[in-house]
Amino acid sequence: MEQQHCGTSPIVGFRFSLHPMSDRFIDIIKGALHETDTSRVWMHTDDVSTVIRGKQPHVFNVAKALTLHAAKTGEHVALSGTFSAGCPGDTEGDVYLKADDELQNTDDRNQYVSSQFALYPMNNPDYMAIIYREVDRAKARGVFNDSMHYASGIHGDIHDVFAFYEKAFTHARSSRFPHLVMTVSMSLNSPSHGGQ
Ligand SMILES: Cc1ncc(C[n+]2csc(CCO)c2C)c(N)n1
Repeated sequence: MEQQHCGTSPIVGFRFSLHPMSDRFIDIIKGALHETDTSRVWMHTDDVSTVIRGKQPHVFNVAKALTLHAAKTGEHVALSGTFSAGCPGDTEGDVYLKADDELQNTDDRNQYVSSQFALYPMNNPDYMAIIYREVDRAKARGVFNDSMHYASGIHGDIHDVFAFYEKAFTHARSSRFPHLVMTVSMSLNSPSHGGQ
């Protein structure tokens, strides 16, 4: 029997929850999930969260589009989720790795996002250097907001924030250490944003 190894599949996954601060939360969650073109990712929703899996560019494109759909309602929305690569628990999404690279969601409207992220380069002895390198990258790209315990603050326009997250996710893993976990927590349209 073939042994299952971590780190053999190029599949990227994102498990996330949207939490609209609104009594219209059902429409906002379902609207975001249905209005976004998710044809290039494997997706499953349950009562707690949704998971999308596929090629990295599509996973980040769908994640951004869903967030933008929810935010364009004008309601205060929170999103929290975990990106993961390099440890497929199953192969159900592998068929989506054959999809072409053309991005399906192209809404380019501007939207301020305040967020926090944490990188966990699994099994990599140089994990602190990798984390500092990505925080420095955030500073260079102008999206760094704040240092804090257990996370770093990233803010700005949603397109710049997601572009940074995708770059960080690419750079923090390597062929030697392909298993990477990145948590993100985002706040949109909050009355307490100071940075916009
Ligand atoms: C992205 C995302 N997926 C699933 C849920 C869980 N959830 C909570 S309310 C609701 C709609 C009514 O069934 C759903 C699916 C979530 N919060 N965010």
